[in-house]
Amino acid sequence: MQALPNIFLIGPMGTGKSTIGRLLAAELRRPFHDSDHEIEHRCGCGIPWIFDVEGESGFRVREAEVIDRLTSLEEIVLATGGGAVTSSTSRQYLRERGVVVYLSTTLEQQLRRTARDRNRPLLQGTDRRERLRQLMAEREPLYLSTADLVVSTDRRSPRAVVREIKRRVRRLQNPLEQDA
Ligand SMILES: Nc1ncnc2c1ncn2[C@@H]1O[C@H](COP(=O)(O)OP(=O)(O)OP(=O)(O)O)[C@@H](O)[C@H]1O
Ligand SMILES: O=C(O)C1=C[C@@H](O)[C@@H](O)[C@H](O)C1
Ligand SMILES: [Mg+2]
Repeated sequence: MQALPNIFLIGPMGTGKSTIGRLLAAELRRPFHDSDHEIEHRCGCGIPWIFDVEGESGFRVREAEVIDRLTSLEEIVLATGGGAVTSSTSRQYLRERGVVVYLSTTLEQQLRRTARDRNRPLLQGTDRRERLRQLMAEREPLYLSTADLVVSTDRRSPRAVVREIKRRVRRLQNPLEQDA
């Protein structure tokens, strides 16, 4: 069977990119990377600190550098941050260097899954529902135009989502292959 290419997960906050990415990488026995964690690791500080001190634009510069570096690796699973697709260069690298999977979910699930979070500055001190809706309106065209596959994570366990990603990436690689 052909080796699977890089798999890059994109999608909005709370859709499960980090959770599903880690599980998918473990099942495929591949290195897992998370651009948000890599940004924090390189900086030695948290995402809220970067937003406070450098603003969102400073964070985006760091994020684009990290996406370039991580997408240059091979045979990895990468979970990106929710806003990674706002950079046209990052979109290009994601598309050229692997299979891009857009993990989608409903606004209600996003609200539930980000409810207790303090690490997502764009959702602090604001009407989260309205903010998530607005971000989605701006970014959904970017998710859709960057993705090779769209996979829903709504009302499904992370394991079920991982199974579907594996099956559909294999099918994309070899359209004639039968499902097991
Ligand atoms: N399929 C799922 N079903 C139920 N809960 C889930 C599912 N996937 C993720 N979660 C939960 O939702 C929360 C957010 O998930 P996660 O951090 O993986 O999202 P993310 O897409 O990486 O968000 P961000 O863009 O902010 O990094 C976590 O508490 C996680 O346990
Ligand atoms: O949607 C966004 O813009 C963000 C999502 C998170 O993953 C982090 O990258 C950060 O909080 C910004
Ligand atoms: Mg994440």
